[in-house]
Amino acid sequence: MAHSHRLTYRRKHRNQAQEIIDTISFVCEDFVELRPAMNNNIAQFYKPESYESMSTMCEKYNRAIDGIRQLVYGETSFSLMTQILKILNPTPDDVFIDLGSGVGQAVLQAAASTNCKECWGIEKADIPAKFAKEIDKSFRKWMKWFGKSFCKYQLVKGDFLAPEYEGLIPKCTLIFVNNFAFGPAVDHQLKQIFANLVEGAKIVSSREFMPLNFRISSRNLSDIGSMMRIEELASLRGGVSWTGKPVKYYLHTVDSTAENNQTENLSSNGAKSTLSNFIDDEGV
Ligand SMILES: CC(=O)NCCCCNc1ncnc2c1ncn2[C@@H]1O[C@H](CN(CCCNC(=O)Nc2ccc(C(C)(C)C)cc2)C(C)C)[C@@H](O)[C@H]1O
Repeated sequence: MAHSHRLTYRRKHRNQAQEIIDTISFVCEDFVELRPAMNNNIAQFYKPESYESMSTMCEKYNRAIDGIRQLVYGETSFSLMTQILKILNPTPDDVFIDLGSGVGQAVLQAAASTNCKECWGIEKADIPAKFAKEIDKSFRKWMKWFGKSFCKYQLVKGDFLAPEYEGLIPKCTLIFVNNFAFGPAVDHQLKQIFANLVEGAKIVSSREFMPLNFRISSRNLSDIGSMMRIEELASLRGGVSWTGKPVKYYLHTVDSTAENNQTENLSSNGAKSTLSNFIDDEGV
């Protein structure tokens, strides 16, 4: 009895050890830079039945992975996105979109770590859009391999300012846009698109779409500042740019009551508040 028990025990562990070796072999297929660290052909060096041999192999693999991760400055975006998604806590009513999604890493992170109804990424440049197709396939393969579920998502090639996305962006309720380097022209065009967002929709950006101290005046009623609240997200721990400088992010929430509050001030104090607004706006 003991003998057969030992056999099944060894066979069970052998299978698990073999699965670890298979997984590392698959990763080495995708990441050639890992192979030298794993003595190029992993299977011949390690004995699945020996705990020491397997733990040495796992330590060597983990060290090699850490080495590669340090090279990727996108790590900051990953930890930042993790924290921001935790704050926003998406629900199955939310539709996530990354405007200018590159190879799609932020979309995949949202798809893998939230329960949004669906996640979108729009990328206009050929090369990242082409990589996005490969990464999309690889993501689906790995998620299947580890039996992980993820949101319905789509990485599309196109210009998010183009008319064909006029029906898509207004349906989104969690809009991520790393617009730091967009400039006023693109930001202005995005504000026109954001004017059609639904109540409660959120925009998270690396540059604000309205001043932090926005106050409605008779001259800026049509500005999206009149339909949104803005908060500066505390520059989050770990959220540093590759220069190491803490960086700031902005959470805009579509909130029609924001307009009423401001308008009430205008109407309740009558001319005085209009005049004081006028003075504030003119910055005199
Ligand atoms: C009129 C005019 O000037 N037109 C030209 C400008 C066209 C604008 N339309 C665009 N459409 C589609 N894709 C375009 C267009 N503009 C440029 N991109 C692409 O954005 C990609 C770069 N992306 C990042 C890709 C990875 N995704 C992220 O890093 N997402 C992300 C989002 C938010 C955050 C926080 C929460 C921190 C705010 C963090 C990360 C940003 C910087 C814009 C590049 O691959 C560009 O090709």
